[in-house]
Amino acid sequence: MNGALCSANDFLFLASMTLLSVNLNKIAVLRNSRGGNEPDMARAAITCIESGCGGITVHPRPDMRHVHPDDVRTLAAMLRGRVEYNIEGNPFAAARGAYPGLIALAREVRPTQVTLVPDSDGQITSDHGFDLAQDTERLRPLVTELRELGCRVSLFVDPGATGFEHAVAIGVQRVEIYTGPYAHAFAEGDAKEQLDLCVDTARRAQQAGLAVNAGHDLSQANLGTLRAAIPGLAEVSIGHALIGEALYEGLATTVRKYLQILR
Ligand SMILES: CC(=O)[C@@H](O)[C@H](O)COP(=O)(O)O
Ligand SMILES: NCC(=O)COP(=O)(O)O
Repeated sequence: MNGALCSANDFLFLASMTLLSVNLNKIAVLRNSRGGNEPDMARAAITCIESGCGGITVHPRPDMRHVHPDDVRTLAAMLRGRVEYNIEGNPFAAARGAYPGLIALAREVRPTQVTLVPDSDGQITSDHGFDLAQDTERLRPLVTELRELGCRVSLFVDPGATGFEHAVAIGVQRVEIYTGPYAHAFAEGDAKEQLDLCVDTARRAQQAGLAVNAGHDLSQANLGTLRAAIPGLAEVSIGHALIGEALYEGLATTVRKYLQILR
């Protein structure tokens, strides 16, 4: 250990399964709509962990409409040594008010994994990944620093992305495939093309030496098909659908249902 919450090696025993990281952004959205502390992010995180999830994800943004920097810090202290902590966001977004910027937060809390996402300010949600050929040089110093902090570094990429060798060359260890288009096609009843694209992207990333995560709009309906199609899928981060489904069946039951799909 070099001060990070947990090193990648701490989780090697999980290498053969797909880790579920629950994204708590939507808990924060509900809380922020009234102020105060309900629903409580920490209680939600504990419920997810006690239900067996392998990680917690947050995606702070400069406008702080989702998790706040203090949530990021509180969760870090809670999760240390228990489950993976994945912080997502745009490393180039400027600090604003109480938001110190993604890299500054990573310096403070040293999460297990930082997933870099090229969101623009004010974007409702993430909808595209990095252009690896074009973006990697400016990412290089950030990746170097995050690795020195002991964080695993993952890049959010589009299905169909190319140039994984550029990511490997700057020290990136994983990519997260943006599954929004797959989820949309699945809901329309014709996911084959988008699924094949995700599978092909995962295979090429793995051949280049990267581990593969996936996320965005995954749900109990569409997760099993994706998981079965991508051998060695390392991790899925799921928030919007999972928190929505939890309204009907409760958070603990819902997390367990996702874990059954990933078994
Ligand atoms: C990178 C990614 O796909 C997720 O972080 C997604 O942006 C969910 O975050 P929100 O719940 O804040 O939309
Ligand atoms: N990286 C994807 C994520 O954390 C959750 O995305 P969503 O399930 O809220 O769409």
